[in-house]
This record gives sequence, C-alpha cells and structure tokens, in this order.
Amino acid sequence: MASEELPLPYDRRKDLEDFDNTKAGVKGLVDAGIQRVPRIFVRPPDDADADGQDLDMEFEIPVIDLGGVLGAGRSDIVSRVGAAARDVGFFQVVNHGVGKDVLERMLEGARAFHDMERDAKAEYYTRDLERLVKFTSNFDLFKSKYANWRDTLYCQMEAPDLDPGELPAANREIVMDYSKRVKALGITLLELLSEALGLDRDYLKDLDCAMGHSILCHYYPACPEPHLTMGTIRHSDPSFLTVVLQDDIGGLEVMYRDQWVGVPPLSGALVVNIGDLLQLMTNDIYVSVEHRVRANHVGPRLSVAFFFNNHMMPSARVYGPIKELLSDDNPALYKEVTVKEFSASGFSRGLDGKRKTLLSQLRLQTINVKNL
Ligand SMILES: O=C(O)CCC(=O)C(=O)O
Ligand SMILES: [Fe+2]
Repeated sequence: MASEELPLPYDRRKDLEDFDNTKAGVKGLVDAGIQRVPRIFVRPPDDADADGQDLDMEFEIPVIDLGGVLGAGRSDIVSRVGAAARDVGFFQVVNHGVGKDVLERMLEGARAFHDMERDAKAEYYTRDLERLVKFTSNFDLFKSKYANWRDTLYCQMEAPDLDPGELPAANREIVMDYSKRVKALGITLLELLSEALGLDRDYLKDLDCAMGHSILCHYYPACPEPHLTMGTIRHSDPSFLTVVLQDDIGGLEVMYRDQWVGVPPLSGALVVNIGDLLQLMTNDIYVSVEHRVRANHVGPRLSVAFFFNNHMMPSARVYGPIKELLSDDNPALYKEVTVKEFSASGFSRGLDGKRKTLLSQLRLQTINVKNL
C-alpha cells in the first residue's frame, strides 16, 4: 500500500483545539459523562505503535531490596542493580528509604490536584515550555498522531530551585517533601549504577546526573472504550533515570525481548528505569527500553514519574559515551550531545514519534561486532 497519508475524514486540528480550549483535560470529558472515546484519541486496529505481543513466558520485572545498601549486602545489591539495568532496563525497589506514608501522601497529593475544581485547575493549563508548573493533557497533543487518555501536572523542580509558591496549594507540601526524598534515592541509585560499571561511586553524580529533576503527576481517567486508545503510548524516557510511583491499578508495561510485560503494582515499591541519556553514556551497557500504559475501564489510575534530567539547568556539559567504558573492541556508539539539545529534539517531536529515534540519530556508523 502507498505510504502517503490519506486525508483525514474530519478536521482533526479543530477537534484538538476544541479539546485543548476546554482546559479540563480528559478528566473534563469523563466528568461530562461521555460514553464513547472521541476520535482524536482513537487508534486504528492496525496501529503499529500500539501493537506488540504480550509476553508468553514466565518473567518478572526484578524487585530489588535496597535495605542492606549501607552494609555487607551492598555488593550483592550492586550486582543485582547492574544486571537489571543491563538486561531489562527496569526494576522495582523496596526498602528504598522513602516511607510508605510519604508514597501514599504523594499519590493523594497528585489526586488532590486533578480533583480540584475545574476553573481553579484551568489556571494552570498551558503549553508554555517556560512555565515551571503546569497542567496539560498530552504535552504533544498537536504533534502526535493520536492523543493519549491521560492528563498531567508537570512540576519542574530544579531550574534552578523552584519557588514552592508556584506549586498548587493542594499538594505543595508533599511535592516539596517527595522531591527531596526521591532525589536522595536517585543519588543512591546512581552510586549503585556507577559501581556496577566498575566506576567510582560518585562517577555519575559528578556528571550532574542528579542535578535537575521534574515531577509529573499523571492521571489516567477510567476509559469507556479502552481497546480504542492508550494511556501513554510506547516511548523511552529522555532522562538519565526515572523513578515511578504507581497506585494499585496497574497498566504499565515494558518491552522485554520484543514482548510486553506488565509491571505489577507492589505496595511500598518504586519503579526505576534507565533513560536514554544513561544508555548513551554507558554505550549501550544499560538499556533505555520502551514502555507504555494501557487505558483501562477502571480508574482513575494515578502515577508520579520523577525524571532526573538537567535540561533546565544552566549547564553546557556535553554527554557522550564514558571514556572508561570504551576500548578498541568497544568503540563509542554515539556522538556527544548537550542535554538541552537532546531534550529539545524530544519536545519538538512528541511521544509516539520518538521510539528511540533520539538515540538512533546520535548513533555513529561504527560497526559493532556485538550487534551484528
Ligand atoms: O504512568 C506510568 O506508570 C508511567 C509514565 C511514564 O512512562 C512517563 O511519565 O514517562
Ligand atoms: Fe516513561
């Protein structure tokens, strides 16, 4: 079949604008009682971005207990973290130092924002890239082919330090607290990931990998026709590292050996995944894998994604494959890039156009025997 796009049977741009102008997101549609998924969200049955087989073998995303991280158990934890980062790109952590009460309060804080009265919430609704705290449904609404069944509150915490007064009163206190605690966990994770590469403990931290972060409070409303759309389409994260807190509904899935595998909700756990920038820096030793969130009849599902990414910081640091990891047999696979350039290219493209293209654009034409 010819690959030219067929003309759309409706004025999609107008539908998108009408939806965006409500400033009420997907939740606004559900609150208004819609029984059908509007066409801007509908994916055709043969949509290549939403396909893929479910995993048919026994496999579980690794769960790593960080309880012994400061004691004799450290080397075992280092090897488990390293193995998960190499093989799966995703793992869950328990006994990670962020209390269950904090996790619960963070999810409640995310819910409290999305449950705010429509007009009050609309004041945060914007597509302005410079705004540090904003509410948007689908940051890539006008760039991606299909909209996702999801609303998000974005909080850019370090650009540099966010004035807490910019955060909504509904969750200001817990977002500030969570930010501090998960940043500390992120530093621990970067230490473990450095050690697992045979590098000094502070190596990744000293490259400013924990220098900036943003907190995304996602809200996935119950969907009347979940088979027609997605909560979040497949993508990999443009971060160094991402830490996700999910509630007990489920729906997050990860690509493992070309098949989709669920990340089961585990009370008290946090989900950790390697981002594109760490894959680039480790020259493909660690993998930034695609993941997605299914739409669901049950909802709302709440999740809080904590992205370590310093693109808002005034840093001109250039990132490329770490020299200590390279050799004649293992040459650099990627060009160097600043985080600003890297992130700008992600924002300009949108989620479903990404699919590793950011990394592949930076890939050098080196022949790597391992990948032949
Ligand atoms: O909602 C989730 O569980 C994951 C969200 C996600 O993948 C992201 O924010 O990049
Ligand atoms: Fe993600």
